[in-house]
Amino acid sequence: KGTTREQRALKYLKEHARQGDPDSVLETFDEFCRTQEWAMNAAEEKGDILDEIVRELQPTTCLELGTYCGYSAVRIARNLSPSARLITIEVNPDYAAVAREVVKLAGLQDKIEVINLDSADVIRELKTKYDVTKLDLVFLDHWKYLYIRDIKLIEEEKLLKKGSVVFADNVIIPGAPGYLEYIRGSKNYKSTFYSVHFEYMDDMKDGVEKSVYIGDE
Ligand SMILES: O=c1[nH]cnc2c(O)cc(-c3ccc(F)cc3)c(Cl)c12
Ligand SMILES: [Mg+2]
Repeated sequence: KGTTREQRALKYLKEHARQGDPDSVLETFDEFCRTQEWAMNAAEEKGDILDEIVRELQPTTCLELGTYCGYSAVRIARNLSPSARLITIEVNPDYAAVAREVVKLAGLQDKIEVINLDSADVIRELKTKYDVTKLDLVFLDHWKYLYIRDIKLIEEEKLLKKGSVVFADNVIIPGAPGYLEYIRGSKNYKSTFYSVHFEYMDDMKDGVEKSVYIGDE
């Protein structure tokens, strides 16, 4: 076919979504994944929980690890206050390129910064190079073996404050070995598990974990 699934999804969005309308972009992406080709977006059920977290927390500075095509970046940013922003990190250059187009299509390029680098390298430079003081919301949605590495790095960099929320996708499928016991065993977090359907699969169960930072600043 010459094109990738992600490029076909972008083409569909450009042809069917309303430019500058994040809701339309998300609805159209969900429609594409249900009618044309499955893709690993956070999707409706996980997205609803993410919406709830953002609306309640009203975060100023958000970090997403694992942009993919930008579905959850758009989902987060559409609910952010005018001065709030989202930094989203995607190590795969093809995914990052598609995500930048999806963000533009949604009209959210002023709120979302897509960085095509390794998450650990960016986390180490958030304070010095990306002008970040503290992170109000972290969304872990990249690769299961990196959740624990990166949350420890975020703690080391003292990027969390009391009330910061760490939200993790896929804690059941594909699972995040080590992460759940780490975060649930830590006195610095209060964690809640949500049993949800795996994206676009009404007969498969996944899980997401919401952890509120209560530790030392
Ligand atoms: O790698 C992932 N990063 C972030 N989110 C992901 C997700 O939501 C789902 C999956 C996945 C699981 C099972 C399967 F059969 C195909 C894909 C992956 Cl592999 C990721
Ligand atoms: Mg995921």
